[in-house]
This record gives sequence, structure tokens and C-alpha cells, in this order.
Amino acid sequence: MRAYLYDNLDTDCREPHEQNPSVPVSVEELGASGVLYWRLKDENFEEQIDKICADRNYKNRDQITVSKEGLGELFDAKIKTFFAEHLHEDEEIRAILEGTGYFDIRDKQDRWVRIKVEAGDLIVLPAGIYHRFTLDTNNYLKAMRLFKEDPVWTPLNRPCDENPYRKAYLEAIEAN
Ligand SMILES: CSCCC(=O)/C(O)=C/O
Ligand SMILES: [Fe+2]
Repeated sequence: MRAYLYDNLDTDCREPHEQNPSVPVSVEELGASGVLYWRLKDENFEEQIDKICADRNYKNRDQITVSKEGLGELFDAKIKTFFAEHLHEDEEIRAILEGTGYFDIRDKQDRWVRIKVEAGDLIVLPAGIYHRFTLDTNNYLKAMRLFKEDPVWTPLNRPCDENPYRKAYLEAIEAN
């Protein structure tokens, strides 16, 4: 995982969009926005996932392959939905199994922070954070999705500042 400020240029979102000079963002800084990160080791990948699930009460899981082959005729629509700025009323928890991609999150100052993920990364975006996702130019990512309850994925597109989960999120990071 590597995170940095996004350059905001209006070009292909699958390009790195790293500012020049780069402005790196640390795991601690991501933590200030409520984002959690673990690097999972190959040797006991499943055990580590199981422990995080037990500790954080994640009861369900499934897998998604974000690629033309994996999503078939839904690919273009899904890619568009993933990259529209949105929030969820639950945590978004993704363990990357194969491939690479980018999660962009809005930091406390409402700047885009780009998080490059690869196999072995587990990332938790808190409920209420504005974010989006895109593949990179490799066009392939396979992830395990973890859920506290039933596997539902409902994006609420920005603006939804009056949403109670958005308000709770802002209060939590202010108190942080
Ligand atoms: C890498 S999983 C697909 C993207 C997704 O589920 C999501 O919510 C993006 O914000
Ligand atoms: Fe999302």
C-alpha cells in the first residue's frame, strides 16, 4: 500500500495521478481520517483474516473480481459506479487477493488521497467517508469483501451531507 495526494488532473483515472513532487500520506494520517490498514502475510493469510473478523465482528464475506471477464456485461456500469464519489452506511472492508487498484478517500481537509492497493493489503474505510475506487491500467483486481451483516453494497453519491452516518463520521474524526 502506498498513499499520496491526488493531482486532480482530468485525465484517465486509472493513471497514478501522483503530484510532482509527490506528497506521501502515511498510515497514521490515513488513521486520522478513520481509515484502517493491515498488511497480511502470505504464510497465514486466512488466519489473519479470521482474527480480524473475530476482533471486529465481521460475520460475512464474499469475493469480487473487478475485470472485464469478472464482471462481464456489467463491467462498464460497475466501474462508473465505483468511481462516482460516494459513501456507505457500513464500513467498506476489502482484502486484496490479486491485482492492483486505487481507493481514493477524502481527507479531513476534503482533499483526495489516493491509496494504491495490491495483494496482501486489507483496508477498512469507515462508514460515512466519501471515497471512490478505480482499477489501474492493469485492469484487474480480485478482492475479498468482508461484512458485519449481510453482504450488501449500497453507494450513496455525494452530496449526502445530511446523512446521519456522514454526520457521525465527521464527529468521530473531529474528536480523534
Ligand atoms: C475493490 S471492491 C469494488 C469497489 C467497491 O466495492 C467500492 O465500494 C468502492 O468504493
Ligand atoms: Fe465504496
